[in-house]
Amino acid sequence: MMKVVVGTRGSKLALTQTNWVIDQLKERNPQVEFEVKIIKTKGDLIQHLSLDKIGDKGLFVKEIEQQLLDKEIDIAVHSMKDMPSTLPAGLRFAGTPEREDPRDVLILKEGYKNIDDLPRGAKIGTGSKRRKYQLLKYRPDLEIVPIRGNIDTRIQKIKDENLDGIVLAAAGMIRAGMTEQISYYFPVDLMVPAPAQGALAIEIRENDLEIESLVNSIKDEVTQVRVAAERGFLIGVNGSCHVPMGAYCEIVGDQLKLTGLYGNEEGSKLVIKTLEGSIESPIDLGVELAQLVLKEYENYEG
Ligand SMILES: NCc1[nH]cc(CCC(=O)O)c1CC(=O)O
Repeated sequence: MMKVVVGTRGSKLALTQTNWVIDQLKERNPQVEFEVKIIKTKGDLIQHLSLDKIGDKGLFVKEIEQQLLDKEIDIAVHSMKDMPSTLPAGLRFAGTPEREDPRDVLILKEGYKNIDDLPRGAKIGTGSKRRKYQLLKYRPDLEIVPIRGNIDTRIQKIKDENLDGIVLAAAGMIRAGMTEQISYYFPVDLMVPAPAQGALAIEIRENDLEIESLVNSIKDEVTQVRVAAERGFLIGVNGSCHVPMGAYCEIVGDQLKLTGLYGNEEGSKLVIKTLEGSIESPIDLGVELAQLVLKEYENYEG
């Protein structure tokens, strides 16, 4: 019998996501046995530093990828939105399973219901420039307070730092069984999500055909295409996590409709553009939209 070792970070969200993937795989491959291996990453050890100081997204995945290369694990499960645009030599993504809700949400202090009933100057916690500058575009009066940490830590900060609310991804809350704590779902045109938000990344060894076909048994074609377009935009703008950046793709009829957001660190420039294109070439559409957005960014006059 085949035995597959699945590597993951140890956070509650990472474990929930990994167990979800294993359940999906088991359903279609009942003969396969799975084992979970928890791996501590540099990113986990320096949670107290702000993301701006850490910079590199790769800090959360490097140790896990090394274990894949060393054959200590066979599959790594990550949030796709945390993955850098290129993978180390020898590794690749297998098929992407069905995406969870891609939207951003507000978790609000007792008594508030949505973005519009927050009082003037309300304090909202987020460490993401994408979230910060889109919030301020809609509600310039809000005070944005930088926070980070895992989901539970951030929710605790509403009380500890006397915030009126925080912004999180719907997907993490839903997967962690905390849906009822969500106060408000941002429409995607008010808050363009991060590229691939709500989607999982299943990373494998490039030449591991057996594992590839196992994982592809849970691949979702629609998610695959949408995520490819959104990550095409990420590759095209070549942005760091110091600048606001987002991308969201929908399928409309037989076309892709991709929206991209890109701005500067200070938030004084924020470009949002939408482009439609063929479902056959999602990455090209992402790269093409990135070129258009960057051109507008260069000529930006506020
Ligand atoms: N950056 C941390 C992170 N990475 C993935 C998720 C949630 C799941 C997802 O977005 O797919 C979160 C938390 C958040 O942004 O609220």
